[in-house]
Amino acid sequence: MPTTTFETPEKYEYQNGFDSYHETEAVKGALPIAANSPQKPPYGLYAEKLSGTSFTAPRHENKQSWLYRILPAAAHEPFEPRESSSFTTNSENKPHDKFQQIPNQLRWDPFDLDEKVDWVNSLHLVAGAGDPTIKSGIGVFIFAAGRSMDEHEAFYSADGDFLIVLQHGVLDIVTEFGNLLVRPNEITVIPRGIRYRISLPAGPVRGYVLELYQGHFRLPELGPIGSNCLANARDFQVPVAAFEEDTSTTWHILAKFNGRLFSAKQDHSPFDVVAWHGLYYPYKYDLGRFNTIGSISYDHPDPSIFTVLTAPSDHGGTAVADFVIFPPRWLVQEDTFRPPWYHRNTMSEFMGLIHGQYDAKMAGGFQPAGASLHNVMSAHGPDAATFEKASTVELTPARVGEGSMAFMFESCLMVGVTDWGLQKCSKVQEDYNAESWIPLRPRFKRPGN
Ligand SMILES: O=C(O)Cc1cc(O)ccc1O
Ligand SMILES: [Fe+2]
Repeated sequence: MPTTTFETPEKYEYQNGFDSYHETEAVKGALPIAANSPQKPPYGLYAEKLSGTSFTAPRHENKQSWLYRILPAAAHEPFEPRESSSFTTNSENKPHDKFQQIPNQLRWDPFDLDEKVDWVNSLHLVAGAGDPTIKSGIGVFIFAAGRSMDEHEAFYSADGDFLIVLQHGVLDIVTEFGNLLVRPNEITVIPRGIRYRISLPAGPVRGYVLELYQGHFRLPELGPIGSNCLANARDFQVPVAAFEEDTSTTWHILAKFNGRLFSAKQDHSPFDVVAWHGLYYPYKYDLGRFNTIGSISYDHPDPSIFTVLTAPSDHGGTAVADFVIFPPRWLVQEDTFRPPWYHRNTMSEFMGLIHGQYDAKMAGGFQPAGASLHNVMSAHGPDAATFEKASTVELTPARVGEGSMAFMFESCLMVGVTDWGLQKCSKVQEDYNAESWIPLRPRFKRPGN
């Protein structure tokens, strides 16, 4: 059974489909017929193109949208630097904020809520690899905000696509493409460049962001699984066009540009897109709709069967980032150690917990709103208590992860941790190894002894 319980309140309307060509108009007749940039677009709107790939990208990767708006995005004053101590999204701007790559397993206690800041200032770079200036790599952020963005502010990132994993609260997101309401157990992707404003209708919010500096997320290949299962394309929801007519208020457009914050003024709302069509747009997905598959015979399969979205590298089958989830499911394998095996992975694994308890660890250590990082070749697996239980338990069909949702950002890149992630957040657990694996005892018995 899908575990989704969400209804869509009236203010929000979506069209369905992943990677579908969508077209939507908030005023009938606002989309030009056939032509993209007629001499006079309907109703005196300006035509504007937003490209998410190079124009010449192969057809199967090409992502562009046409926006029909009251004023073009270009109608603004110059951007000025506007950094503040609460905007910590750059690993390079301060010497002590450089990434540190370390082989230790890391685990963080739940990150604190922060009532004082809005979405933009809530973003803390905790780990990452690569560099947005060469469109290569990823950034992993923790966010915790308690205030809506100012009424006349909009934000975009020129650095990459934001995959937002909400852990607590509700995000009301007004975008150029329409409105999105996101609740815990839902994710949303806001691609590079798209402007949005986040308000918080239900108090403080907290969660995780994976920023993808290169390419875009796709659904994983299904191979022998066939044509359905995992995240089904029709369950991705895309806003329909919605706009406001405001050409008399001062707005601030905030840009994240190479991890730094800039601000520009304009005297009209950026949310003035009356109609749009194309393949480049924000979307959301309810993780409760994921169709989870697994072994019905023996052995623990690779977690790639739980991939919701993948961002491929140039090398087939190797992801710059996979977004993987561990939903409630049945385990039925016979003669099998059912939790994850002990392993060292050439990929790095950053994990978070939205709610509940992750079945590879005993309660307490890995908590909702906390995180862990098992970097390239850092050995890990079930803690000693989980091992003891799973290697002696009677193997009847068992439901795991009830009411729970853990996730992983798995990357082919070695990720570094920022000074905020290692020190300033004060959440690193000093006793992770001591609690988890050091208590493991040899069980080896020579035959005959
Ligand atoms: O380490 C983890 O907890 C994540 C994970 C889960 C799994 O089922 C198999 C491999 C793996 O890395
Ligand atoms: Fe792992």
